[in-house]
Amino acid sequence: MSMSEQNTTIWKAPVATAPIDATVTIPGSKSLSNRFLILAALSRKPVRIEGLLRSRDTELMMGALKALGVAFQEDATEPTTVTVIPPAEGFTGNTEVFCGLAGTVMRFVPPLTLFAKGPVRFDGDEQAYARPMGPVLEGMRQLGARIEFEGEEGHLPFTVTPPVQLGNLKGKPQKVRIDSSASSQFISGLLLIGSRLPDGLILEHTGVQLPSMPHIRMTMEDVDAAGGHIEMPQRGRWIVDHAELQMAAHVVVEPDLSNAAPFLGAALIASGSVRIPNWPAHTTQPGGFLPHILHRFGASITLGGEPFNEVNDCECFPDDYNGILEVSSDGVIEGLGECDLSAIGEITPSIAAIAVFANAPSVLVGIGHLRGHETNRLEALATEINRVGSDAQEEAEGLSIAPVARDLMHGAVMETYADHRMATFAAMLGLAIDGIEVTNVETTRKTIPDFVGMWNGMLRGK
Ligand SMILES: O=C(O)C1=C[C@@H](OP(=O)(O)O)[C@@H](O)[C@H](O)C1
Ligand SMILES: C=C(OP(=O)(O)O)C(=O)O
Repeated sequence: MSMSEQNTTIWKAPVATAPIDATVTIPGSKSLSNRFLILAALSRKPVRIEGLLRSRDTELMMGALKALGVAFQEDATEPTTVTVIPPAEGFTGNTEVFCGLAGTVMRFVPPLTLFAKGPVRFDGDEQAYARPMGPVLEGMRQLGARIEFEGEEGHLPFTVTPPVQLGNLKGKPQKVRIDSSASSQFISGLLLIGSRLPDGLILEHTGVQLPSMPHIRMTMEDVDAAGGHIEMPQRGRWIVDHAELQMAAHVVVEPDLSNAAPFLGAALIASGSVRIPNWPAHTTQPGGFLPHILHRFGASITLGGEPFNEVNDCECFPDDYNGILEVSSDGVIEGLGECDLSAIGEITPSIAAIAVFANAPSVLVGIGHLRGHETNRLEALATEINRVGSDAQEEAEGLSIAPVARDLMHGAVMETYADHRMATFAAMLGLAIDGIEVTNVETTRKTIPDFVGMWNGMLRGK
């Protein structure tokens, strides 16, 4: 039984009865927040993070780091401003970490325990036991750690015993080879700690596919900004120099652009305009590709009042530019045809929701690894799309969606599988299909503190 089946709450998704005209402020990025928390924990001096996401995944990260001896000071009036105080004496051992269902916690925190003073046990939601963990733990094993699994090999729960001696005493970087086809987070987790290894790290990916490259580039950029140096001389090979990391004393988190996707998609499904403030013209977030995808669907896009430049990826804006992104649509949605989403897999549920209302087929490819996300997202999306009378088929490496007239689709109680993005996906369908009810909409708290409030606010035209 999935967690969402145990939870019987039902939310009636509101139908959009008029074109939308709304400005929506999006909370901080999950991926940047959790990287900043890790890199601050690896620094020597305190780091003040502004715009930190406060949601289940970041609370789990803060809980995990607390267990390892990191302290946090929350601003008295602004909970999204938090000062991280790294442990003066290194990471604590003989402790436990709870990962919930957060990929960034279960893949980024275990590598920190290479430097812990004793064994650390990791556990999570029962649903998290299905998520792949093997390659990052294999990387740690190659660095000298011992891993004991309580259940299935390569899965939570497990205990890490750190190596007695880190480094190979020959003054050469440690070499690690893993297959990261199932998740980019295995690579990111090891890149985040590579600088602290006595001689640095050479990391090689042995598989054929490598999903979510923007997230790996995000890791490289964030480590570099903290005083480290990572090079990728070729795709699938990274050289991390040894360095003492220190983040800037004060950093600001960008809004979560992937979480902007359901709101921007609403402008297409219901017609109208949605504006997102503080949209960075240059970003390592995969959501940076959203304007291009929404343009392909037929939307008009402006950034800071200027037509969004499709060709040169916004080179017309200075590096630190952020302004209002506006997405407008007359409600006519083009099919995407074949569209490779391997780089931006986490946005697939929102893209699929828009594709349901398109006038031609969309074939979303390069996303086989979504079977190891919060739930098997390819199966879940196909099931839920077909449940409302539309037409989707799960493919070996993706999902195809064929057009069905809006009046042939019908209301239903939609399952969300304890997956925040399946809940926002169901809300998107509910804008244009009468009678959609969503189970366990609270699961959106994984990365959005108040999704229902924001959704209703958007429909009120705030
Ligand atoms: O590094 C990150 O912050 C993430 C990487 C991606 O993981 P996968 O490569 O497993 O898809 C993404 O889907 C996830 O939401 C966040
Ligand atoms: C895949 C996702 O999350 P996680 O960080 O738990 O892997 C996601 O948010 O879409």
